Amino acid sequence: MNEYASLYENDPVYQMAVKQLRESASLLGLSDEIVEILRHPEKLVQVKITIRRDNGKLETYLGWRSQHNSALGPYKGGVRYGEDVTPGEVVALSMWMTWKTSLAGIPYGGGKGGVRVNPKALSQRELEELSRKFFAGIAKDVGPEVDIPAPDVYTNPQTMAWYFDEYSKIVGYQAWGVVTAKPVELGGLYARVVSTGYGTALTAREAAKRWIGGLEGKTVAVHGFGNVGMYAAKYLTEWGARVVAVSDSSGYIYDPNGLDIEEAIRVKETTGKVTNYKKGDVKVSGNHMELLELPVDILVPAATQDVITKENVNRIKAKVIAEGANGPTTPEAERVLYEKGVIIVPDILANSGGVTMSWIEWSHNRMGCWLTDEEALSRLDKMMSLNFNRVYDEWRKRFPEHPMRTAAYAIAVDRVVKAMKLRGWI
Ligand SMILES: NC(=O)C1=CN([C@@H]2O[C@H](COP(=O)(O)OP(=O)(O)OC[C@H]3O[C@@H](n4cnc5c(N)ncnc54)[C@H](OP(=O)(O)O)[C@@H]3O)[C@@H](O)[C@H]2O)C=CC1
Ligand SMILES: O=C(O)CCC(=O)C(=O)O
Repeated sequence: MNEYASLYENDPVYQMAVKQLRESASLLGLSDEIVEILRHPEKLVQVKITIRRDNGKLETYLGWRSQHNSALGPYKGGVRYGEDVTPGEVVALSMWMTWKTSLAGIPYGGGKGGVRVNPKALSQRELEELSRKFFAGIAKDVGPEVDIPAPDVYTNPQTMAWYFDEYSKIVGYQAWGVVTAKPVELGGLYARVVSTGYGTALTAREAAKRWIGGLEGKTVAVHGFGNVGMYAAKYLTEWGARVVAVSDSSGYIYDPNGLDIEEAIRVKETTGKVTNYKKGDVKVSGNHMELLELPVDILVPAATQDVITKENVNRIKAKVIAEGANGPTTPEAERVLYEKGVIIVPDILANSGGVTMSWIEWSHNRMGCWLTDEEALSRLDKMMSLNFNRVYDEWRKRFPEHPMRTAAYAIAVDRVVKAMKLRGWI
């Protein structure tokens, strides 16, 4: 195990995931032996991807698919592209997927993929070649009943269309269920596009009701303005909050009177940078990290992991944090925020709208289409509202001395361990 684990176990993001697991295991009374099993993925696949660049040169990239746990069903989770992606990060994200699908009560295990590449440096043709070759590389290890990838950072429905097509060619049939968040024309649901941000907004709304007297008129800052951040900002605005700041990798925009979110989306989609927004009394800064420290009621980290840390935690002013991103808050920072009375809706709950809608899409594909987008979103709304209440009540009843994440982990880890026992794995 040691030699294999050396690929990921020194990675700080992986170590953070293990720390969260250990903390919940000790409260649940799980033995070290079980933690040792749970902290490793069942399988980690590494693939070499060589593509021909538009300039005629060959270039090679590395990609990974981590299959963390399948006790509750086929592995499920996105694939991210990024120049800093590491196997440790991918394994950590796959472990978080195991807890997320378990908590959501959907019949999946946890998986995640990543390719170490700067997608912004590739042309569309190069991206297609990279995506098809990555998927061909992992094709033997995925499948509609085995492992079902989806988008994550810097991948999208077009990437899923390439994956779906490549896999269908390899297996010789139309494998609709091999990926989710496909374009609508290829069996996807529009509701999947908005679902993660919708779910994050929903949990922020529910937390605001219990913690700060509701959403109406409350100020919000959203870190990251991609798939998750954009729709979280849109729904929070529709539901009565005032989104005053949003960011992307180019920096952030801030208007204490409130941003025009439709205009911010238009600017991001047409120019690629939200910092090109010009309306009202807007302040523009090139440092997106400063957004986290603005005087707002609600903060939605929706970019990447490890952004709320012991370095900046004492400058965070929000009273409600809904984690749209995976792993944005380190355990040390979370403890400080808890002591200050901040409620953090943990990632495995706050951003579970995406994978829950993926399950709806996957079932929809297998049954030959049965839901409208409205029905799908209303189903998601019911599932997430119930889940939020269950975690919140469990937290207040059993773990008031700990952050809310503890209650989410208690439910999620317990269900996985029970399934492993029932299957006779442990
Ligand atoms: N998509 C989904 O369904 C789900 C996503 N998540 C999580 O949500 C987060 C965002 O994912 P998603 O919206 O899909 O990704 P996108 O690629 O759509 O958007 C990411 C956003 O974050 C910004 N960003 C990326 N990297 C950094 C960085 N290192 N520092 C600051 N900003 C950065 C991007 O800026 P720019 O646009 O300028 O590049 C962009 O605005 C991730 O943590 C992901 O794992 C969780 C559940 C489901
Ligand atoms: O919809 C999916 O399967 C992917 C979701 C995902 O990657 C995540 O929740 O982090």
